[in-house]
Amino acid sequence: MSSATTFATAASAPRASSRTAASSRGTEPPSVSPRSAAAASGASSLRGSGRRRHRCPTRNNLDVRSRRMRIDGGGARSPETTRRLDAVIDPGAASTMDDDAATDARADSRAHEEEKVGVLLLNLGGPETLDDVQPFLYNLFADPDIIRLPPALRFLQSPLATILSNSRAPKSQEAYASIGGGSPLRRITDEQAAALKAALKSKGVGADVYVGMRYWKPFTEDAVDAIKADGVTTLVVLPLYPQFSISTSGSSLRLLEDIFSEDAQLQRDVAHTVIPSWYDRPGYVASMAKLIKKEIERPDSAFDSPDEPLIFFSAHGVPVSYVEQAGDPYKAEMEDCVARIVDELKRLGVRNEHVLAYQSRVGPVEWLKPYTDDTIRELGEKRGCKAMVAVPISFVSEHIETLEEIDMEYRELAEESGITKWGRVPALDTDPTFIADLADAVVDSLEGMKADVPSARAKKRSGSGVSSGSFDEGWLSSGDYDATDLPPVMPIGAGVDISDLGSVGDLLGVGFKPEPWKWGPLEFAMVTLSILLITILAMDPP
Ligand SMILES: C=CC1=C(C)c2cc3[nH]c(cc4nc(cc5[nH]c(cc1n2)c(C)c5CCC(=O)O)C(CCC(=O)O)=C4C)c(C)c3C=C
Ligand SMILES: [Fe+2]
Repeated sequence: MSSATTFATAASAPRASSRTAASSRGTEPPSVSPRSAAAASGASSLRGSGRRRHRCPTRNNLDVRSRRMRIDGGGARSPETTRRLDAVIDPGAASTMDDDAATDARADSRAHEEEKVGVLLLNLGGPETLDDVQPFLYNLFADPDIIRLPPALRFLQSPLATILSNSRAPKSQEAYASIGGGSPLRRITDEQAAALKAALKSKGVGADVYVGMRYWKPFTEDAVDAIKADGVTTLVVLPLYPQFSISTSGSSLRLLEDIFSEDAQLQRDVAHTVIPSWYDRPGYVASMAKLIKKEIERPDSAFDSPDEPLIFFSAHGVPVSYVEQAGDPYKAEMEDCVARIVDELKRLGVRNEHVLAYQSRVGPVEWLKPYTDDTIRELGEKRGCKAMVAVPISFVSEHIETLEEIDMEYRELAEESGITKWGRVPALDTDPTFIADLADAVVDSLEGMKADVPSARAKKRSGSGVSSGSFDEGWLSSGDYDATDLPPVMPIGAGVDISDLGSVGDLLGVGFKPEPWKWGPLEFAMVTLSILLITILAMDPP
């Protein structure tokens, strides 16, 4: 799947200011404009294309601020040093950056340097201590891709985030306390980064691997600063979510797009490509199937025989409106992903029954169904299921929702429902087959950039299913593409260039589509809150 164009090593001019993160910590209320279908068409044309530079869309500054409003909970190290040290996996590379003179000298000589490859792993981030929990939750709820307010109420994003984070913090802290007082996500993601770096090296690709988290340290902005400071010329952006959702990869890519759109140096010096989702990679599918088989065949498992347990795929949910109104491909990708793993299991001789359900819902709106808790109850109480192996499917690392929600809450619920034989497949973490596959994905992507693929295989969702088709850039960039009809499922290796996107939401053909007003509990709360705020603001000081 490629056709040729040239791959010029990114030329480097002397670097401009390499620090942008501090300026991103605004506190302005968010305001996010709807994107046009025409912009969406331009964005979609990126699928399958390789590097596109110097073509950055004009951005709405308020959009940018709203997505980059966050708090970092303080910390002992200076922000500059923290950003560098937090984001760079290669400790050697990090320490050399602390000398500004050396950094500038390196920048000056960079024009003559070879290509320098970087891989940016995007993830959600998690609180490392119990004190981090509330500010982490604030950052999460302040994200318009997580709490999607109607346009008229977007000015309430920040106050609402404050209210929601404060009210959820105690429950959340309790959960984090039960798994040792913090999220292991950063440690595991750093380990994955180090393993990926080594795997790439063994494939002949020298690359630094950076970690950029959306809601906690090391923040995405910090990783980008380190990427600039290191003089990376070619960047592969790899969200650590196998399936695409507006709320996860979409949010991180949107933020990254904003960072690029504000930064001429990045646009000029860093050629980049995105791997939006990769659930259908044979290596990932095979490593998931292998882990499941291993768990049910474990000699000390709770099961009488490997073919006894029901295989219970539990994915993180998203609100139904993401899929049905905004066109999030998450559900379709999840279903396709499970089907592929089940096929692979059959190939390995595993024919157990399976089910897919969605966990971790938050708030009063309807989320993807069936819900994990309801399904466990139904299976145990009404269907006589006695043995179950839980498979966390939307995560590649252990974290709060595997260690607390699945291992504690759902296990207990299963027992109460009569499912007495329980097992849980571990998250992939640094599984060698998985890491090797990620490395292959990066290599494929770099090759795609070299080839500067003008058209590529793409999968287009039609109705409820996912079908394959092909397209060419001309058609997609023609401007008459209907944003409502194409939330594309992205094949890996089809590079997507952030700088070409009207928005990453436009990459999906989704994101900020105007939505019909619906009166629900959230809207009611928002309007009440607005009236309250307006009343308070209108009151004369005593
Ligand atoms: C595919 C993965 C994820 C999707 C989709 C997702 C959507 C989503 N999440 C929330 C709310 C919360 N998520 C929280 C933690 C959390 N979420 C994911 C992954 C997905 N989220 C991960 C990996 C983590 C854990 C990080 C860690 O600390 O280990 C939390 C905080 C924990 C808690 O209080 O329960 C919240 C809240 C929404 C609203 C949403 C979609 C709109
Ligand atoms: Fe979540």
